[in-house]
Amino acid sequence: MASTAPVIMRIMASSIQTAKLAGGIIRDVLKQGDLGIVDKGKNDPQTEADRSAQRCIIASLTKKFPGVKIIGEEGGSDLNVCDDWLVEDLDEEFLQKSCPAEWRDAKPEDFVIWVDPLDGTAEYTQGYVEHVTVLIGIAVKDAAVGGIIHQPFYQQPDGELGRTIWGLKGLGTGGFTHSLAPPGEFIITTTRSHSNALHQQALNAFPATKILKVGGAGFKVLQLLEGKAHAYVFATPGCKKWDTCAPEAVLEAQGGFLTDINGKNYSYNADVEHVNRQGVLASVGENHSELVYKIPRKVREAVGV
Ligand SMILES: Nc1ncnc2c1ncn2[C@@H]1O[C@H](COP(=O)(O)O)[C@@H](O)[C@H]1OP(=O)(O)O
Ligand SMILES: [Mg+2]
Ligand SMILES: [Mg+2]
Ligand SMILES: [Mg+2]
Repeated sequence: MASTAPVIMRIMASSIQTAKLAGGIIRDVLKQGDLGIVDKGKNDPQTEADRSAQRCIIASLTKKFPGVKIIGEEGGSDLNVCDDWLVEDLDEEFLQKSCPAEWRDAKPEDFVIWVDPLDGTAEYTQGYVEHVTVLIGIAVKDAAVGGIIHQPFYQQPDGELGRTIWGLKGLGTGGFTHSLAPPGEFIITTTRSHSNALHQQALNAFPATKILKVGGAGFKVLQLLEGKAHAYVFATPGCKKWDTCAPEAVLEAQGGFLTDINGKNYSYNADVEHVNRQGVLASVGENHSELVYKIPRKVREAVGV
């Protein structure tokens, strides 16, 4: 099965296992205590967990899929890793599923894998570990098609740490229970560490009954999927393609939308600009275009249409 399944199914099944191992590395770095924080820019920390998790993910996926382009947040990594960090196995349960017809013939050169080894780094360094996710996004040509969102610090009912959510357009999602957000309310989830005046202007334009401020693009999209919020608003540049590729694919596989603040999906081919200049707007589905028109024109003009 493993060797005959379509490439996209093998990439997804391998990414599920790889994200779990990366999650273990992230927990280990925290346990050992020295985070090795480096500032990449304003409000843009990197830790030993970001660096090590990226090495594990990119080394494992490069070895398994040598013809596939992989782009990671932390730049060029040393792929010479110990055997313990090389993930060989595929998630067998996922591999049993049938591949949607539209992706069956996609070839290695059609893919770009966008890796955010640790989303929510600021929150990780501040102890908000439940906001942290590992994101592996799978694009085919321009589109975000598949995604893995792994939560290293999610506590399972049996006490075990870690949960892995996946989504593939045309197939569906797994690893969590989908819920609808409460009707009659309008709950927005948004940044807690990258706000500015422009973003605040957009937030003020929504009739929100509650605003949740949490870290990470992955965690905010999980809040939409689990019915904790109706919309995710981030009306300024700051997020990059590795922040949104996996969340977009998972959310859209569940019937939602993740676009820029003009309602347009980003492109995820290997040549795109990494920054998502036009911000992020995500919702569970029914009224996405109405949300787009709530954002003031001057905010839209400031980020560029
Ligand atoms: N100004 C910024 N500089 C660097 N990364 C940003 C910025 N804004 C957002 N991000 C990335 O997008 C994620 C979601 O943003 P926020 O938590 O503010 O809503 C952040 O966790 C961070 O990813 P990462 O933690 O992987 O560096
Ligand atoms: Mg970062
Ligand atoms: Mg990120
Ligand atoms: Mg990151």
